[in-house]
Amino acid sequence: MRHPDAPAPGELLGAHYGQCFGCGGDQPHGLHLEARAGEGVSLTAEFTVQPAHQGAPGLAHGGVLTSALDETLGSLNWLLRTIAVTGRLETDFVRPVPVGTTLHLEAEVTAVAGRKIYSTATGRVGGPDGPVAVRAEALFIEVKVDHFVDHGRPEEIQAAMNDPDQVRRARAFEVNP
Ligand SMILES: CCCCCCCCCC(=O)SCCNC(=O)CCNC(=O)[C@H](O)C(C)(C)COP(=O)(O)OP(=O)(O)OC[C@H]1O[C@@H](n2cnc3c(N)ncnc32)[C@H](O)[C@@H]1OP(=O)(O)O
Repeated sequence: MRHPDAPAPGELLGAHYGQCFGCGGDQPHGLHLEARAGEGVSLTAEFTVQPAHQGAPGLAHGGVLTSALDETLGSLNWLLRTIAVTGRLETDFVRPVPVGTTLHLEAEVTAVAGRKIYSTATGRVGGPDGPVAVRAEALFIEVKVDHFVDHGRPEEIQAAMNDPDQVRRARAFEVNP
């Protein structure tokens, strides 16, 4: 399943798109999640909860935690070199996550069946071996790049396609450059 050109274990994946809420460096209130390739089709990621991510006072919003899981799981597609979007994502919230906490995430693909990619992720607090705070099961569905071109707002699609950097242009849509 792991693509031969997938980044080596330990390598940072980097942002796939600067404006991505999950990983982009150009989103001031984004998660700035950093993912690192693991063995097989797995990876680890870190995200530190900022004041802009609160739901209840001093605690991370559940939807933001789900976003961190979604981004981590979505990053697995880069190891498969498959373009896919989230079809289904089920989250268990096991412990509250205070602002300032670094969430240590890990994710892996568990099965691929046709266009369907099944994956699972956990987020731990207090360190990579700390207690589980959130976990998720996901189903991603493989799509053609037309999915983004047909449905994305034209100004962002045009800007991403006109990016002079070929690798950035390809990664915005997670296409193999
Ligand atoms: C650029 C790269 C992105 C980087 C990653 C960033 C991380 C963040 C990832 C995201 O958040 S992506 C954004 C959130 N997701 C979306 O906006 C997707 C919106 N949904 C769709 O566009 C369509 O519903 C979708 C492409 C997912 C499926 O439509 P299709 O018409 O292509 O699929 P189809 O109905 O043919 O179903 C294909 C198979 O998947 C199954 N399936 C589809 N959606 C499902 C679902 N929700 N639950 C369970 N199964 C589902 C479906 O039953 C079927 O199974 P079988 O092959 O066994 O028949």
